[in-house]
Amino acid sequence: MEFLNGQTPQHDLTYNDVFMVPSRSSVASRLDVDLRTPDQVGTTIPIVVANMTAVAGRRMAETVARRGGLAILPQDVKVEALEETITEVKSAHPVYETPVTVGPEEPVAAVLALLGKRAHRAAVVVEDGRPVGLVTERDCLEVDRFSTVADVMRRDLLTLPVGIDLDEAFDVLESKHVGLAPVVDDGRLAGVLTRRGILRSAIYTPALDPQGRLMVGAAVGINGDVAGRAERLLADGVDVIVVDTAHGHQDRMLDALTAAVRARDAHAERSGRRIPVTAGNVVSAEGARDLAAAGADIIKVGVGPGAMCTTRMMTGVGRPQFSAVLECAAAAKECGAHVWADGGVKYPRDVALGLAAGAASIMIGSWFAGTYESPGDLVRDADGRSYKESFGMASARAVRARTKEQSAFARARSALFEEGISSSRMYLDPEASGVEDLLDRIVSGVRSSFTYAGAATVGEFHSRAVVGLQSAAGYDEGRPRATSW
Ligand SMILES: NC(=O)C1=CN([C@@H]2O[C@H](COP(=O)(O)OP(=O)(O)OC[C@H]3O[C@@H](n4cnc5c(N)ncnc54)[C@H](OP(=O)(O)O)[C@@H]3O)[C@@H](O)[C@H]2O)C=CC1
Ligand SMILES: Nc1nc2c(ncn2[C@@H]2O[C@H](COP(=O)(O)O)[C@@H](O)[C@H]2O)c(=O)[nH]1
Ligand SMILES: [K+]
Repeated sequence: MEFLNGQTPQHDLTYNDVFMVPSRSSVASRLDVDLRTPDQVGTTIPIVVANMTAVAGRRMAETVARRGGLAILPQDVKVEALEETITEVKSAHPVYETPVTVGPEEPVAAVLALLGKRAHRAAVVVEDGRPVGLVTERDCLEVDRFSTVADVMRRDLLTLPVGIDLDEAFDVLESKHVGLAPVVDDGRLAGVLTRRGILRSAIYTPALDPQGRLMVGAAVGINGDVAGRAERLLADGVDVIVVDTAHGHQDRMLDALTAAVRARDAHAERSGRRIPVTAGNVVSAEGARDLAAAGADIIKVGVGPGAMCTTRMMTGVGRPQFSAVLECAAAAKECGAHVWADGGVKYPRDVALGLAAGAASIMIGSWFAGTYESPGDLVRDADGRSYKESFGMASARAVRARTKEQSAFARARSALFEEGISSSRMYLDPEASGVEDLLDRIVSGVRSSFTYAGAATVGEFHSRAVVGLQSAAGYDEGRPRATSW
């Protein structure tokens, strides 16, 4: 990356402080852009879902991996629960979506609660593993709440055979005017295909492990038995280990990272596969170098930009994210390591700018909390708008959950150091309520950024991006106006 006209910034920069200018390009089409990440993880789009309890769970992990990204499961979850999630993600189909399933005798009220769990907003009615009907929200309206699924379900079910050619499946759905159909394998439910999902499968390449299963990562903290937890997660088949703490440039982190790297190396010797280790968070070149020297393949960068994060207000510590990523990415590169830009992403432009600053992938938390796939329940406010509740991983709420097994005194002491919001509402965008809708926007924006820069790959974008500095008025000029001035 270079600054426009050789400018040298006089202060640190946020994503809002910068813009990119187009350069002469020989990349003829946005579809010629390859968004595979250079960090050796194997992701085909540069998006990582942040390890936040309100964001990264099973549904988020499988949905994002199916489109080429990766979710990191949070460290606050019991290892047994994490293992269950990893198994579920690994057994999910790389192309067919996982359906919501209900039994015919279940009450309609129960179905309504489940429909918000998946963007396709339908439940397949299953009896002995075989699909026998379909229920959508419309079927559940204006029926008394004691009605059962069998009373309202549609029985004229269109099914598709497993292995059907996706173009053909699209044509079948189109000709029958249906958006979704269960896929059956010898009569048993194998997944669902939607018209949108089929189109997406033509554009995205799933992030798969060497056994062809969807990828998923998991985080470990810096306290407790780091090596033991890392070993279990590696044995379960995680594709990335993230050693994560607020202040990543501390001795305890370096010890934890060393333990995780040792566990990884032992696993590599046994399995023949070297799993990348990510560590953070830092915002200085020195921090990045120390983590790389301790064995991190990827450095997680960002202190304070997160939407749930109060660190800068509480401590005055942090660093505007664009400059933090720029400096850490340059230092990491010298050490043969990579960077993930973590936090503060609200628009596709921020993803593009994080990549321009040198990141291999961009980590997103809160923006994805407001989607069907995040773990929380869908709630409606007084105006009928749908939202999910989110909270920070250093909030009193998260600290209470994380320290559940400690003494009352230790818990009370930990609670003194709150650096995150305990409750926030992340509204679903009615035009983009599923995480895949957000991925579509991000990926189309970023593909376009690349062609403006004349870059066909992330590596080329790193070297070709030309970035200028702008005032608040410059940023404001770029915003669309839904109504007049
Ligand atoms: N990116 C960001 O800006 C931030 C992210 N977070 C996220 O919140 C989650 C919880 O992280 P964390 O609070 O580190 O909890 P952890 O459970 O990972 O523990 C942090 C450990 O580091 C010690 N420590 C020393 N200095 C600090 C410091 N300034 N801030 C925090 N801990 C410190 C703590 O000791 P002791 O408690 O005795 O001081 C404790 O042993 C993580 O997912 C993290 O990424 C949290 C804050 C900022
Ligand atoms: N200081 C805090 N930072 C937090 C907390 N919870 C999460 N985070 C960080 O934010 C990013 C995600 O950023 P977002 O803008 O996409 O939401 C996450 O990866 C953490 O690094 C918190 O409680 N305090
Ligand atoms: K913030």
